[in-house]
Amino acid sequence: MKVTVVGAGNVGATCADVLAYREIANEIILVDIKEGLAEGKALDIWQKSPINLYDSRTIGVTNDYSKTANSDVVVITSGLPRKPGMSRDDLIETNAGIVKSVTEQVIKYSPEATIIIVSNPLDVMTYQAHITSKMPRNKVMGMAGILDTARYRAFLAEALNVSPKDIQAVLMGGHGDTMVPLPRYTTVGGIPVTELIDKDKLDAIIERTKFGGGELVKLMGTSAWYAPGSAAAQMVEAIVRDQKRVFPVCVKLEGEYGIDDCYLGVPVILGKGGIEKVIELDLNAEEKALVENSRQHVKEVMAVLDKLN
Ligand SMILES: NC(=O)c1ccc[n+]([C@@H]2O[C@H](COP(=O)([O-])OP(=O)(O)OC[C@H]3O[C@@H](n4cnc5c(N)ncnc54)[C@H](O)[C@@H]3O)[C@@H](O)[C@H]2O)c1
Ligand SMILES: O=C(O)C[C@H](O)C(=O)O
Repeated sequence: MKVTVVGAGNVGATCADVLAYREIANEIILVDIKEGLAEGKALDIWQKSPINLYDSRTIGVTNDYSKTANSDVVVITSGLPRKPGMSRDDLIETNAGIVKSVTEQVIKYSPEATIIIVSNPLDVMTYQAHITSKMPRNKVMGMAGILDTARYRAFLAEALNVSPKDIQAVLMGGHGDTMVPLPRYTTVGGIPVTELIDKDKLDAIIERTKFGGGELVKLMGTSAWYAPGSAAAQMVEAIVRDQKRVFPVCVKLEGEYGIDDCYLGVPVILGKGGIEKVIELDLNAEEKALVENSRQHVKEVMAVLDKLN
């Protein structure tokens, strides 16, 4: 399996590292526009192989997409991260141009690849890649839901003093302040979370999750990379190993949840065919209203993108 990661910055390099040490792909091509950066990080990842015991090769290139030819999966992380005081939406103008030009190059050399977008604003950058690539919706998707759900699960594990492995959860909506964690679909070792935690504490965890990205930006002056890079690698793994994993993933909705023509995070089955199925939950009125609020926000940012194209 051959996987390309575009953007050798914090998220892209972390994703390439996880793909290599977990041997998710045997050939990983890391691409960046900055001379030498991808080559250096790829060499460093390769030099770790005798220590961490893996065979996967990571090769870095500066903007040479011919080396990415016939990739099975391409992860696009290229673009600016936000700084304190910014929203993800503030990145739209610069990152739309980057995602558009990168997608054109990717598709030219790997017309059959499945594309995973990471660049922000996530839902709208997925839209950008979809319209640029003209690929079917099952092959162009965005990574955010695994990350947001992981934050929610980690906060719950800490509050309940249980293993994060035992917390299962679903989160829907856009990757922003309007995201929708779903307590009704959250369990701890099979037990509904609402039986184990007070409502006030759960509400506080939901609020912290919604602003989880911003919390890290405030601490570090730039955005997160370990969990995001690992989350993107987990999506790659589900596809290349045809695992049929159930994850929240950003996809173009075409009537599901009564929503048309909007890119939102929803639970899907991820396998060799990319998004093999969108799972429709039977949401209650309160949950539907929260998802609708998120849809409206993403639609507004999609309209900004339409003007840029
Ligand atoms: N979806 C998510 O959940 C999620 C999580 C974390 C970060 N992000 C987003 O991912 C993006 C990358 O974040 P980061 O922390 O890795 O940033 P970074 O600045 O560390 O890395 C970005 C890299 O992209 C490269 N780049 C810029 N233009 C390029 C082009 N045209 N072609 C190839 N490479 C190009 C830069 O040289 C840089 O190395 C940001 O937009 C950030 O907001 C999204
Ligand atoms: O918060 C950001 O800007 C980056 C990313 O979307 C995140 O949630 O970590």
